[in-house]
Amino acid sequence: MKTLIKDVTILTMVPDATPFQGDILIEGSRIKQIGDQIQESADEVLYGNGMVAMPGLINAHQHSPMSLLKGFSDDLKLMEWLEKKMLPAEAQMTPEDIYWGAKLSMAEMIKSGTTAFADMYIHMSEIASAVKEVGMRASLTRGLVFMEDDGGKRLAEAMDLIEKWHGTADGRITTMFGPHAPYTCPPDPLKEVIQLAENMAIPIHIHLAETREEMAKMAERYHQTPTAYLVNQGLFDACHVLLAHGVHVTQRDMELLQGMRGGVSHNPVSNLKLACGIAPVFEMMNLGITVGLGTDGSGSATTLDMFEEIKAATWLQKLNQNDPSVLPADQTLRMATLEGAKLLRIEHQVGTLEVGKQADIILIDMNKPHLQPIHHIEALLAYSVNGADVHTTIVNGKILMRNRVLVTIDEEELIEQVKTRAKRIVAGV
Ligand SMILES: CSC[C@H]1O[C@@H](n2cnc3c(O)ncnc32)[C@H](O)[C@@H]1O
Ligand SMILES: [Zn+2]
Repeated sequence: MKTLIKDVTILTMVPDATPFQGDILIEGSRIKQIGDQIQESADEVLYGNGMVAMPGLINAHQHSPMSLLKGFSDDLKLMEWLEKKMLPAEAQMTPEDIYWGAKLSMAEMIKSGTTAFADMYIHMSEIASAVKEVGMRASLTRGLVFMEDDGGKRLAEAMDLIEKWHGTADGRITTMFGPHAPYTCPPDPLKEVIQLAENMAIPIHIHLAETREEMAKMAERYHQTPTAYLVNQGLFDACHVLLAHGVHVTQRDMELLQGMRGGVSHNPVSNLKLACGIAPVFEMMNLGITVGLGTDGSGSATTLDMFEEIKAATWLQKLNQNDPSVLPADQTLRMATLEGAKLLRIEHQVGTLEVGKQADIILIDMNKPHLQPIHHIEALLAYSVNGADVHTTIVNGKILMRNRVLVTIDEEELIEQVKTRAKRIVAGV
């Protein structure tokens, strides 16, 4: 199968490259050629006039089925929200609910330009089946909370996910181990997971230092910051680690993280809405720590539109540093693409538009009043575009949305399913 995108403004996101007008030829799952006036017959030609082609966005931290809980419980502190609302609601979810909730998130992600995501939840084989069917790219993690007594069963489920799904769906699905957070993972089970991850060369995805309450809890329990606690368990010794949040990291913590494999998913909208604080993104980047962007679950963020995260990330750092030159448009767009790909350990496959890479491409329609005139494309993409401006979404060479119509998801059926399921779930809380 060959797809030719003709006469489009191409933003490769390769560092230091500038946008240019040209064509992109996709053959099978990969980018075959990028250039001017490509003369090759194709099965489908997409006319990119007035559009920008850029790498699909990468959501580096998500809990996809939580879209079923979007708008159910807002304006609470994290622990109250989690313990009194989310956990009881999650206890009502069936595996089928998880499947439909994940699909609901995927519909929203595809429609707002996200092509890959990192997900941590329960009943992960349901999510894997949905990802395989829908055609997105995902890094899937069975979340592990060890404060209760069936941690062994959960770890067995994590192993099962990795053994059955890692590298499947034409390489679109990868997996990670998911100890949930420092405050839900005591030293012994955490060390066991780290050992497994190291032996199997599988990365680890974990929440870190999200709230002041977490800092206080870890100080009381272990007399350490959450970051120092993870360092002392050996987390960073041999593993690629995806850290979600990293809001409350001290200067010393950041120095401990320097040189780590992996990096931090910054989730600014969720942090803002739950009043968690402002992550020291600028400082972490200055120390060479990779920082990507995520939404967190839409149970907290209430949106999966990565263009909102891009705006929130740049504005927060400008304000925090009292300097509008901090996190300029191109750097923030890179966080949502190439840096995110590094966090998911898929930067050799996606994150930039380059010949030989997998074709995860979005087309953004700039023929709109709020996107004209075009002085600097990157500035419009970072500060003016929103998810609804995405016209076409391609993953692994396959079109998942064409002219805003989903190709692999029946939107009507999806909405019917999630309405009744969401109502039943929250009725039990
Ligand atoms: C055991 S699966 C993952 C688990 O994480 C919960 N969760 C969702 N958002 C957050 C957050 O911001 N911090 C910590 N934990 C979160 C989710 O409800 C699942 O139970
Ligand atoms: Zn989270």
